[in-house]
Amino acid sequence: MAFVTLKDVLIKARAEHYAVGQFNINSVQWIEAILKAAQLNQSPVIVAASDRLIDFLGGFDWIVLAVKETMSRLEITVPVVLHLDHGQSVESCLAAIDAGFSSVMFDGSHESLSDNIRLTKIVTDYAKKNGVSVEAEVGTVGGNEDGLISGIQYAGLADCLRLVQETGIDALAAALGSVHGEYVGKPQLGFTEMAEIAEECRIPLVLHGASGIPEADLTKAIQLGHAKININTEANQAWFQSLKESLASAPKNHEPRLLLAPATVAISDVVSEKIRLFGSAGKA
Ligand SMILES: O=C(CO)COP(=O)(O)O
Ligand SMILES: O=CCC(=O)O
Ligand SMILES: [Zn+2]
Repeated sequence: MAFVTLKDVLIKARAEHYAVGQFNINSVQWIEAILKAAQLNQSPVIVAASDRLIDFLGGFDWIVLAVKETMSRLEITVPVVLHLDHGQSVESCLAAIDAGFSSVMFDGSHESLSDNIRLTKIVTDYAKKNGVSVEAEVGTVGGNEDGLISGIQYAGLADCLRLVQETGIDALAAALGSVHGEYVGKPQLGFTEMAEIAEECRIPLVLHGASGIPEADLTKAIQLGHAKININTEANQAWFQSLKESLASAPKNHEPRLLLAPATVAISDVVSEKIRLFGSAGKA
């Protein structure tokens, strides 16, 4: 089955007030875990590869092949978007499109607004010719480095409007206080700005750094126009916990499959839980 685009799944999600989960892959294990959970819950799903991990994951062509092959082997029938997460350059986005990704994010959040717009537009022009969707970011999602949260920059409405109107993107990541990785303290999401940006920009919003955000805040973000929610850290934590338990319970076992198979189930369980929380179960 072919991949679908963000547009194919997010317009309906936004209209019906649910969100489609983006789940990042960190090895081939994640592909199977995510697809199984989506199929089990009859949910559309966004399988994402972060640009910074492309080489580690085996390269663009290999990722496309691996996801397609896994979909076919597991007889996956739900809609699947294959998305480049945090594309760091125009070149990476074009390479992902050429390899067969159905969606890309150009992350120009560290550029000036005018450069962000200019570079995003190069990506959207190329993507549109190839039937691929594009996400872009305004403001900066924070990061947790050695227990210190830094780098949060809230998106402003005027900048969001310009990026949307001047580039024709399909989804907007407006950074509003979320953080990649673990939170220190309670997340401070800017709900007032969120409501305004969603209303004025009229395209589906994307919430990055959703691991660790309380359920009530996620539900509110969905009600206010978030149709795509990104999860990575919580799935990795579940994988890590399972691996530690496997190592502790059989310290002499050195067979990777025996150590890692339970971790695949742990990832799947997190994905299922998020799918149900986001309201996309049964929406395939
Ligand atoms: O935003 C993300 C991927 O782009 C995921 O963020 P978390 O790792 O905080 O879940
Ligand atoms: O978590 C998402 C982003 C990344 O892994 O680079
Ligand atoms: Zn992100």
